[in-house]
Order: sequence, then structure tokens, then C-alpha cells
Amino acid sequence: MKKSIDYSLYLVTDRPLSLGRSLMEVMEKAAAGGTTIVQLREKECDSRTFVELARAAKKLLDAKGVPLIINDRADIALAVGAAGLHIGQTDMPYQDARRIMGPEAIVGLSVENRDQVKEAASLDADYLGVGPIFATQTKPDAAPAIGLEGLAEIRTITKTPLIAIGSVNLSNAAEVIRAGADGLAVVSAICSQPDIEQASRNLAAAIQKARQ
Ligand SMILES: Cc1ncc(COP(=O)(O)OP(=O)(O)O)c(N)n1
Ligand SMILES: Cc1ncsc1CCOP(=O)(O)O
Ligand SMILES: [Mg+2]
Repeated sequence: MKKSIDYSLYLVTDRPLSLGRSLMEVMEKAAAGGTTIVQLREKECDSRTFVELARAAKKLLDAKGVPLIINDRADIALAVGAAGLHIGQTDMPYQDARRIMGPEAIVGLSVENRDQVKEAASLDADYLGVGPIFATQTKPDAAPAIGLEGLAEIRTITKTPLIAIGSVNLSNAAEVIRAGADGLAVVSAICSQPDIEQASRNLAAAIQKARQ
């Protein structure tokens, strides 16, 4: 049986946005503060570097019981035995990713609008990464923001876990949860904060409170 995953606080890494701190430091402190799942997102590095980072990330996160998801690259996810893969609308098609990763792996899919959510209904994605919720500078090629209304509407058409992404931070975490997100995916709200552990702790507490 597939392991149940806590998607509450989903860190998506970004080394250039980490204020000079190492990937290991970011992940270590984020996990200490309550981050429940980590996606290694590397847009610039070569494959060798990506594998080495992923292997080191897995070792660190395994010791903390935090699952590691790899962005875009099924080959890297398989090479290091990661828990799963995240793909978007212009990445490898979902069915191919699922076949390669196997039935036990977590495979997450990005959706940017309600049509893509409807298309995803025929798939068995473990979660949908919905966004951007708000405009973000972190991903210059992101689709237009869907807002809290867009998220709430998507919530009504699927039961698949929804992970909200795109300028999600401490100031809007509660309303994003209340609009229907099962988890919050953040880059800058953790990676670019001076105190990563505290930022993670604050977000985890805000999520818990919003669910009460
Ligand atoms: C949790 C989560 N949701 C959405 C995305 C975006 O994925 P994608 O559209 O493939 O864009 P890139 O991240 O590959 O630039 C994500 N990474 N994680
Ligand atoms: C990877 C990604 N996909 C949609 S928005 C985004 C970037 C989110 O970054 P931030 O949390 O800093 O806005
Ligand atoms: Mg992608």
C-alpha cells in the first residue's frame, strides 16, 4: 500500500534564492521547523550535479522522515530512490512519468486552470500543484495568477489533494488553506528568509491554526 504523505508544508528548493546558504542547511533548518515534504528543484545545474545534490538531500531527509520529491526529472528521481517526482504541463506526459516511476511513487502534477484540473481527473496523480495562486517573481514563465477564487473553484471539481503554490507566505497562508488547499508549497517564504527554521515553524503553525 502507498504510504500516506503529509503535504501540509511543502518546501520547493531554489539555491539561487537561498541567500548564500547551502541546500543542506536550507533543508535541515526547514525540516527542523516543521516542513513536511521537500521538492528538489534545480533549473540550472548539469545532471551530474543534480544527482549528487539529490543523493545528499535524500540522505539528510530520510534521517528526518521527510519525503524527497524531484522536480522534472524522472531519471534523477529513480537514480537516487526519491519518494517521487513533480511534473508540469510541459514536462514528460503524466502517464509516461507514472509508468517510469511505478505505482508506489508519489507523482504530482501542476495545474494552472480548471480545464487542466478536468483533464487530470482521468489520471491518478497523488496531488495537484495548483498555481500560481498569486503573481510571483520566482518563476518568470508561470501562467497568470488564479487567485483565491480560482483555487476555491478548483476545490469544488476535484478530491485530489491540492497543493497551492505562487507567492504563498505567512501573510496569506490561512486564507489559502481556507480556500481549499491541503498543503502550501513555498519557495521564497522559506528559502529567502533570514531565519529558515523560524519561517518554517511560523508557516506550519499558521496552517495548523487555519485548519481548526
Ligand atoms: C508543488 C508544485 N506545484 C507546481 C510546480 C510547478 O511545476 P512546473 O509547472 O513543471 O514548473 P517548474 O517548477 O518545473 O518550473 C512545482 N514545481 N511544484
Ligand atoms: C515553482 C512555481 N510554480 C508555480 S509558482 C512557482 C514559484 C513559487 O515560488 P514562490 O513561493 O517564491 O512564489
Ligand atoms: Mg516542471
